[in-house]
Amino acid sequence: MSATTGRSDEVVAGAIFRDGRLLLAQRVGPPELAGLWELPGGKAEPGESAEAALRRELREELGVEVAGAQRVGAGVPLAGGRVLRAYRVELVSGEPRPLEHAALCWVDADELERIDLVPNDRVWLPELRARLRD
Ligand SMILES: Nc1nc2c([nH]c(=O)n2[C@H]2C[C@H](O)[C@@H](COP(=O)(O)OP(=O)(O)OP(=O)(O)O)O2)c(=O)[nH]1
Repeated sequence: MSATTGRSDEVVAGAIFRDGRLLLAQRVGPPELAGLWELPGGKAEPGESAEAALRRELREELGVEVAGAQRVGAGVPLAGGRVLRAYRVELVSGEPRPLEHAALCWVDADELERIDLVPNDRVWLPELRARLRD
């Protein structure tokens, strides 16, 4: 993607909070990430906003409708030139189901500390923890 379209080279990851818990999803692959937990999401398409990418990815992966996109923490450069960014999103409708993940879970602040996160996602721990302890 060219520099003029900027933020389309993005992997968006959605943080959904409910009742003092954060939704995590367990990856099925690639082998080095299989079994680890992440914020559900995926690659934005060229020209797609982060909010639209989150709506599309979370519909595909969880079968839910979400709205909003409020940045959480720092961006993480990925191999291949993309940047991984986390966004808080609001659950509008539907109950999340693991349509493309091995499993889903809702964690509180203590469980978030102990769960095996995808290594890149650890950078967001302080902000995620703070939100869970609000
Ligand atoms: N979705 C997601 N991807 C993450 C997180 N942390 C992290 O390092 N990644 C990496 C793993 C992958 O290299 C990349 C996104 O991959 P993905 O498999 O979710 O993307 P996608 O849904 O668009 O999948 P595909 O079409 O390429 O199969 O970002 C995270 O919290 N959520």
